[in-house]
Amino acid sequence: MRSVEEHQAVVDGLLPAMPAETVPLAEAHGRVLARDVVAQVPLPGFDNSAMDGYAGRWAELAAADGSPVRLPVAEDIPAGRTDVVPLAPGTVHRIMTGAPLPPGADVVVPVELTDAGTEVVEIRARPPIGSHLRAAGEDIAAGTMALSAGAPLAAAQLGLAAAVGVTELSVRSRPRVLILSTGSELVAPGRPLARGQIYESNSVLLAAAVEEAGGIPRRLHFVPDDVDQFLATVRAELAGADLLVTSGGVSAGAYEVVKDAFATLGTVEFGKVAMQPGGPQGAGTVDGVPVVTLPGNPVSAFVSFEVFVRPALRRALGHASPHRLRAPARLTSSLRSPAGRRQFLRGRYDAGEVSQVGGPGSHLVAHLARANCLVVVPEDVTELPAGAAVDVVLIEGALQ
Ligand SMILES: Nc1nc2c(c(=O)[nH]1)N[C@H]1C(S)=C(S)[C@@H](COP(=O)(O)OP(=O)(O)OC[C@H]3O[C@@H](n4cnc5c(N)ncnc54)[C@H](O)[C@@H]3O)O[C@H]1N2
Ligand code: MOO
Repeated sequence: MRSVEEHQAVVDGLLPAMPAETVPLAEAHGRVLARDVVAQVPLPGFDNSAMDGYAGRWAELAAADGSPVRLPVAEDIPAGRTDVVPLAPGTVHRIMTGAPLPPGADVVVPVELTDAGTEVVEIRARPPIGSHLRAAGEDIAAGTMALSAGAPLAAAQLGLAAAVGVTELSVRSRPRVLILSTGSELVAPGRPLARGQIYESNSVLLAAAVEEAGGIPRRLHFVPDDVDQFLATVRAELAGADLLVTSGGVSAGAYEVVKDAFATLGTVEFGKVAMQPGGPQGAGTVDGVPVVTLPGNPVSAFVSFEVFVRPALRRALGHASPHRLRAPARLTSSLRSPAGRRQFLRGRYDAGEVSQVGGPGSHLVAHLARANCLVVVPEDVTELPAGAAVDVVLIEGALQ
């Protein structure tokens, strides 16, 4: 039996790094940066005011006895003013948030501490020297790294790229992932069910998981447990794909369509991985296209995708951190786990505590939908009391 790490390495090895492409900034959301972005301008770009108020010389803004001072307002500097007028001694400039600080000023007095005068202003209180100033380059200096290759591009990263004047970004191409569910019991949602039939759900689950991992999913119409039909679908659709993910048909039954079909096509190898759920797994290539075969139970398909496919896709996308965030947590109740298997139980994590959501059954998709983490129980642990420390894998958040 393979370990989790061994099968992860096999799946990782199937997926080469995706090539880079250049896209306009607005289309880079959710992508992974392929090349470092160096700031061409500093941020802030110039010394400026953090408040609406008056720029002045600190030493001139208080009388010896602490009473208010009155000073002429020599200039009005709204944000966007581009000429440079130094602050003459004995005067202040009215200044708005984000407007350039006049040379000579060393403090901004917020308008609330004045009488808001436009010709002459009364300064009623003096903040400490240097208050309400934003220094050029204090956020990032020109010529330094703004974003490094491997960064996922979410709102903040795109905002920074725009702030340093970038119009397009080099990102990794998104892998095209085919998804093929198998099972003669499957019926498309929206149609009536006969006894013994179920709605096909894995392809929707896996397509969403592919998208969240950064790939472009394409759901193929599911096929029954019929080797010829399965092979015809695979042969017709495989060209141009970066990965094929199948669900179902890989355990020990009499009609294991995926196992039987790939015995005649490609190099897909099947075996058991020391984990639960997700024991039966397969991986290999067909016509040079990587293939990963996931077990059909919905929770098994989800967990297998999380453990094997997601990190491989993210590594191929050049992600600096291909794995989910993990957190240490205390169990709110005791649990049991099979010996020799790493168990990934569904849980809800909050503030350092985790509660199990449903039992270990890999058909419990409603419980899966309420979970926000997987509770990882190591292979050599069979029992844990309430309060025991465990590791949880946080499964919420597409780009984390
Ligand atoms: N004798 C043994 N039986 C089983 C073993 C074993 O080792 N020996 N392993 C069990 C484990 S663990 C799993 S997981 C499943 C994996 O089986 P398959 O990958 O062959 O999947 P199926 O038999 O096709 O389906 C399992 C289960 O999931 C439902 N399913 C399948 N596809 C979908 C879909 N697209 N949407 C929704 N639900 C789906 C299916 O109806 C079954 O209930 O095998 C165990 N058995
Ligand atoms: O290992 Mo199966 O994947 O439990 O349900």
